[in-house]
Amino acid sequence: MQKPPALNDTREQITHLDKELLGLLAKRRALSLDVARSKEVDVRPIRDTQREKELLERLVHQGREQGLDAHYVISLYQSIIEDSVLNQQAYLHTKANPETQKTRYTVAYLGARGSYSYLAANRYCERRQVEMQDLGCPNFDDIITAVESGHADYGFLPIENTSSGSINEVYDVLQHTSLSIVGETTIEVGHCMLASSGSSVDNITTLYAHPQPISQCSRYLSQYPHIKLEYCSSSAEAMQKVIDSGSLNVAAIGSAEGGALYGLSAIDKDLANQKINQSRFIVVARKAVDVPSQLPAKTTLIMATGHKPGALVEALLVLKEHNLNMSKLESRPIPGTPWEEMFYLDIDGNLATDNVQQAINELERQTRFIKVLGCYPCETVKPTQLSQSQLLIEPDSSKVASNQLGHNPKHAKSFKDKDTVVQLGMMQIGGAALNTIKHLDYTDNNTEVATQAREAKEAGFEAIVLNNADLISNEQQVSDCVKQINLAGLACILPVEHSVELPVAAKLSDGLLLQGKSMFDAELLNAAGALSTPVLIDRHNNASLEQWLNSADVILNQGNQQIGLVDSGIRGLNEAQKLSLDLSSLIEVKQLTHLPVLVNLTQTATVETVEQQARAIKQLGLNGVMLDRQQDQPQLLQRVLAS
Ligand SMILES: C=C(O[C@@H]1C=C(C(=O)O)C=C[C@H]1O)C(=O)O
Repeated sequence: MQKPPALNDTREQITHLDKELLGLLAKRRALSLDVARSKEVDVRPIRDTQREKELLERLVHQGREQGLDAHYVISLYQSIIEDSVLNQQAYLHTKANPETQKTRYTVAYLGARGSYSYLAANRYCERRQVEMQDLGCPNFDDIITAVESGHADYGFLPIENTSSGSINEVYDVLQHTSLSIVGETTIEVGHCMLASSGSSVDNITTLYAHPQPISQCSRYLSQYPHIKLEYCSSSAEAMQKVIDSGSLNVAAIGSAEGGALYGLSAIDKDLANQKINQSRFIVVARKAVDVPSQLPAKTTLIMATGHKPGALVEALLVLKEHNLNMSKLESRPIPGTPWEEMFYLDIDGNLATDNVQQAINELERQTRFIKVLGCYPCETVKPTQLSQSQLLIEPDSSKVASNQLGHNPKHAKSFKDKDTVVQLGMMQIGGAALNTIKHLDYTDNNTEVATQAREAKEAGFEAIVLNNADLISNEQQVSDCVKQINLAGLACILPVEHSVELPVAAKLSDGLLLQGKSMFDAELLNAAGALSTPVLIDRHNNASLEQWLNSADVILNQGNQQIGLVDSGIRGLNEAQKLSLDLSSLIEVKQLTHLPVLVNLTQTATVETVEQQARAIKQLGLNGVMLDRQQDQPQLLQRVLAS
């Protein structure tokens, strides 16, 4: 194998490339803001899912050409587009509310630096390119007070989590506040076990954490019943307690990012019960905001319905009548009035629109209490997906063709010191000698097969390709036929066109011949790659040299290294034969690959030209020929082999 380049050099190149990638992403972000400016003028919606679909479709196609799979390209671009949409929204929202255009926001949040609320607030300010002055608070009431009194511009309150559901305490403080909801933001909550460096999970006897992370990681924690749980008012307090203890036996639950602020290491990660663990925060301020019509808006309201049966249903029917979708409904007890409930509703809609206004007017008539808590831009960017047919922009061959030449492919001459020799039963393909294989049609007459096989052996052939055998419904008879061929001293090759035939063919024969379109069938190639039976890949008469070699790579990449290439000719202009010998490709392929190359002359040669074609193949240093019954004239092989 070739010596790889020095690790440091390669890493330096990757570092350089990553810097360039970041530069390009920053440029893309800036362009997306220009798009937002145009949309501001034309009053067009920020989100354009049709454009996103077209863009993804094109990128999947272009990615494939460069060997990048569709999954990778799509997930990468879904994050890029989410960032682009949220930046455009933040830009237009700030423009529509000039009082929010500041260089610094004072933000009240739960806990101290490093808590999840701190990370959410930080993300919100970064997106608006505003400096954050942080004001950590010990509880939700203090956050509300800090904003109401003007000590803070904004308050951040966690409202729900994908693992543990709604955060009731926050709903309760919202009942009595004069503040408005002006925004929302969602962050990924990656719970880690954080401890001083040098510690490990086995050492931990005490764990500090906020009740929310403890409930979100219950399954993980049940593995360690001996660990004593100490409840804290925030994740930041939990981290501080670990620092104060100076002990290697205590840990906190928090984010790796937050832990780093305290110099703590993540000694275990991904502790949450749910793989996707996200928290949504609402942002509260003294003054309500306007949401430009181009942005998706949410309106949150609270209401108490009357006591009569069906009161809530009637209220919800009002939303239905105005074609409004309710994305969330929560109920909380009303303090001092047992058994009465306050309902919290999130409606997909802008408070400035007629249908939301009319719905609220009607609800005012029906309910005992109703208050709009705020209207704000919805920050959930549902990723645009491509349909199955959009993903398959090209025939299956694209999957194979995507494995471009030039990425140190396994078929390449430079990949191995020596040429591959395929051991196909008793025959070795790929040595100095010209291998000779004969095509035979399957028959269930064993005596006939035995005779033909003996004759072929005497004429100098080493293997037989047994054509037209029905492997699926005639397995036993095909097996008997193969035995006759082997008994005559010949290897037996079975052609395969479909995945279902593969296991039987592999069991019965010495080697497989993938024919027709099967070289484009990624599923079949991958399955053949998992076998240890030798595989010969027949070049489709429309396939390029690159596609043929890429098919070989798909098999090689799965583990099966016993691969040979068979060329049966390509569609040409010569009408006398069905196919033409592609001599230039044959010369090239021998230079490119260490794999043995055989030529099937059954469709490229007539009885008159077969001897010359066979000689040319020998001259080119190719490894073998396949002939059919007509071409198998007495002494032909001997003449070719002796030449
Ligand atoms: C940038 C645009 O706005 C949004 C973001 C897109 C992107 O980042 O590629 C594409 C379509 C829109 O949803 C645009 O409309 O072109």
